[in-house]
Amino acid sequence: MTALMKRIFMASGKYKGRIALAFVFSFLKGLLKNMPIALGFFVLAAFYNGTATTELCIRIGIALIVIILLQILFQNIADRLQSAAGYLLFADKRMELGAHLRKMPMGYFTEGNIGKISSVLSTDMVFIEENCMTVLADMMNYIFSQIIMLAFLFFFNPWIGIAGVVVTFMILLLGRGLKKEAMEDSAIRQEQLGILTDAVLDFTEGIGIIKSYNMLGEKSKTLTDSFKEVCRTSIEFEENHTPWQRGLNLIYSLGVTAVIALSAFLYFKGTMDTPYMIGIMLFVFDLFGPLKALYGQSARLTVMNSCMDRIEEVFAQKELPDNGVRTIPESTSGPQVQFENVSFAYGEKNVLNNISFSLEKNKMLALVGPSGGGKSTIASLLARFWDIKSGKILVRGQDVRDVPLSNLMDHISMVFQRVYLFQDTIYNNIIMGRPTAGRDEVIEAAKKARCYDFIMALPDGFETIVGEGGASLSGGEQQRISIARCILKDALIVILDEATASVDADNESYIQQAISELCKGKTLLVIAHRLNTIRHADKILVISDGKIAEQGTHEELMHTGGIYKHFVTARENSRGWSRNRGCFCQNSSA
Ligand SMILES: Nc1ncnc2c1ncn2[C@@H]1O[C@H](COP(=O)(O)OP(=O)(O)OP(=O)(O)O)[C@@H](O)[C@H]1O
Repeated sequence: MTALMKRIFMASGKYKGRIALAFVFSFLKGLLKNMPIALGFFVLAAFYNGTATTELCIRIGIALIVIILLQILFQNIADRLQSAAGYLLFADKRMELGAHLRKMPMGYFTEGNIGKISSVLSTDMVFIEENCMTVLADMMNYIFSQIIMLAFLFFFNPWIGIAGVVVTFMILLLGRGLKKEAMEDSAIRQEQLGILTDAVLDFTEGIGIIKSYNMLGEKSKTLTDSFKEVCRTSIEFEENHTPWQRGLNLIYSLGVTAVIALSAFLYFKGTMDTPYMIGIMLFVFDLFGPLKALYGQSARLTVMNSCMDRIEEVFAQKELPDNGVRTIPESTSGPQVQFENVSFAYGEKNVLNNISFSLEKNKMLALVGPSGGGKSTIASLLARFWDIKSGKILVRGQDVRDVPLSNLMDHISMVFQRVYLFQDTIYNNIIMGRPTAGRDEVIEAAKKARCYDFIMALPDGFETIVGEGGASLSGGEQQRISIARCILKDALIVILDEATASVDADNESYIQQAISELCKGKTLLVIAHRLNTIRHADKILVISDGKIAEQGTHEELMHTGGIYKHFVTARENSRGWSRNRGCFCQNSSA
């Protein structure tokens, strides 16, 4: 427990002073809480010895009132200091975590960690935020109170003091077992909560697919199983606690009995005076109260501990280094993009080997090839979603690792197949491309992306809030808004993952027009699926098994007569390509 207190205290950064002060006031309050017992004993002793006077009684009465007022005051100050410190501390922690997540490689967000991140940011942080300061202050209180109680016992009689210390040690020993058991259980329970969050996110995000494939029953079962598992682990957590709590209660009772028996023995032996005997009886039933309360908090403490583990685990994930001090030059006579012998692996899995190519200003490079060949990985590496294993990626002659990520992203726009719109107004979704843009520029970008007309047809126009993930707009409309965002950003390099999903003919033609606007005067890296796009590319790289299998223009590759020609000839009547079982194939929907 003290380890947890220390852990939270060490993590409290600039609020350490405030928290320490809150503990001081809690301690003072704890001290005063036991004072009435001491005063009661003095009154008793005075009456017994015949020294009690009206004046003494009035003084003790006034002292009691002062003590109660001070207790209220100290409690108030401690509460204010503690709760504000808890909320301030975790507001900072959330921002710290947000900054940390921004610097994580993209891979971290695709390894089933989304649920964990969500539950760390919500469940874990909220739990600690709401509990830690109160629990910590209570714990300090209980520990101090217990020490004061034992000191009282020694004051009454050293033998009774020793008996109290022995019982306290027995309680602490049993408490260690309780703590160990609870730690393991609460780690499992919090882990299960993370899995549940993942299942809920999966279910809600994929509800469209789930319904269309009639998988409601199957997916609901996964979710229900997850709910049941959380319920089971929570009950187990409580049940595993019960025997330990019962054991502790037994020792408290035996301890109190032992102190009473020993006092009676000493009293009848004549070694203890009556007022002392009565004094002990006054508070003997509260003797181990603070320890009892302390272990009563153990469930909350252990949950807090595993919450801390999970928060620290996310913080411990390695960030993508972002300490570049150079900037991408405004112009260059050389290529805009260069890959020099780039090799890359996802963990142990080798994906790209010795990829080299260059891309000149205002030219279009098309990446084509079988599914899983490594096209998207090449595009992601240019945007530095991951760091490469060996080689170099240069943007205008500058290694992407030597420039700040923000500077790199200022020069790159990305259009993905999967569009994400924020639950915000259409206007705000577009302006995030360049937050300093004026309204006219946003409207202009919307016009160029062919979305102005449908936006104006909506009841609230640009102020229309799009549903979560943009659900209230059609796929094509969402795609065009995301293109407007890129047009507004006006970065010189555009990475475009051409859509393979079939949209209706109107939408498709609008999207193509929007993309043409976006690409005007830009350097393009396109993951190409359409023969039309590929035909017009200045250079085509055929990526297969993580290598460049062929490269050249459409004509050159057709002339060479390799796999590219083989495919084009076989599919020359097709309008587009799609991915299927690791080979180029005709897009049946096109
Ligand atoms: N985040 C990831 N973690 C681990 N492996 C990955 C990850 N992303 C992709 N891969 C693997 O890397 C290889 C290359 O994938 P990539 O998506 O780059 O291929 P691609 O040519 O773009 O395929 P497609 O045309 O199907 O999108 C594949 O074997 C894929 O399974």
